[in-house]
Amino acid sequence: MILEGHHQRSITRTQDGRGARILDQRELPWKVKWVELRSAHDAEVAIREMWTRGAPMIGATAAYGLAMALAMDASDETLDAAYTLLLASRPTAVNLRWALDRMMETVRPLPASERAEAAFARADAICDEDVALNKAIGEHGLALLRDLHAKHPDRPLNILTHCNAGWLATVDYGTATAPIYLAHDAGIPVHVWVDETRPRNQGALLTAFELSGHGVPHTVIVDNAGGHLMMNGQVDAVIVGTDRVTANGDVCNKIGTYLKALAAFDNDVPFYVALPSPTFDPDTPTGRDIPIEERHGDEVIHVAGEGGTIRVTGSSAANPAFDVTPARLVTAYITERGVLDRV
Ligand SMILES: CSC[C@H]1O[C@H](OP(=O)(O)O)[C@H](O)[C@@H]1O
Repeated sequence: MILEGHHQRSITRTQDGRGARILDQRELPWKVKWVELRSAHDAEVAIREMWTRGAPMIGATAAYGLAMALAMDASDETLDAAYTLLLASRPTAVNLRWALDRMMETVRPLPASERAEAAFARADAICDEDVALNKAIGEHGLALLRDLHAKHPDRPLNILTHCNAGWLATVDYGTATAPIYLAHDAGIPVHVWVDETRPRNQGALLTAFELSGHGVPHTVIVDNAGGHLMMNGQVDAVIVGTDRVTANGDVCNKIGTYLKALAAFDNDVPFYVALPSPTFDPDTPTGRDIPIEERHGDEVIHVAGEGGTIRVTGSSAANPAFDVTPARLVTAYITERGVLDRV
């Protein structure tokens, strides 16, 4: 059950403490379906098939997946096999490796008898940290939105966002949506243009669901409408999430983000990227070095709707799931440390 009007934790331990409970986001907004993961294999499938998605959520799910593997068998062989399996589930969000590496730091030095409990505790801590980081992003972003609204106090602040970087993509609050939730709760009138975000429609299906639940005014638009709205002065700022920011500040995010950044740059609309520090990858020099996930073309030629999917063409399709926005197009990064010109 979703607590109407509230963001909430999108991953928790199961009641017996030996599994993880997530929402099957493929069913949203039509059905609120919580599912229990019981193994590293379950977690890998849930990540790869996007039952759950979003960079921090991918990391959190993998962390519990490693703990579940150790609950069954805490040997080095199982530990290494689970790490390899989970790391290969999706290539682009750096949070996956970040979370798995921190799990390994915790459990590798321990005797087998202590590993499972320590692993679940570290996975819990990764989730708690994500919530705190995102709330801090929200607070810094709130100050930014308050300043932006002061420029047009006579009307709502119009924010455009792409994909879903909300509480469904994180453990809670979201990254790009955290400032929006806090601004709304603080009484600042905001309106959100929600890119539907083809082909998986994370915006139309998930961000719209979140904003509706929180009572935030919003309008779903086709991905190609953003530039038109910006050119007509209908967008005060763009805020997006990210799956990886490289050492030079390049931003990898859902496919289509780069085009939004180009339109924002051309229309002098500030373009903000919200990220917690685990999404920053100093070991990858530039955006050209990021592995871009190529998902199956069937996701493009089928459209998911209430009651199933329909096929829109018999032709084959290409389906790069992410693109890279050069740092030069980013106005600022909204982080838990503040709004920064560079991360
Ligand atoms: C806060 S991370 C959200 C980020 O993840 C999404 O990708 P996907 O839905 O494929 O996991 C998208 O890039 C969002 O901006």
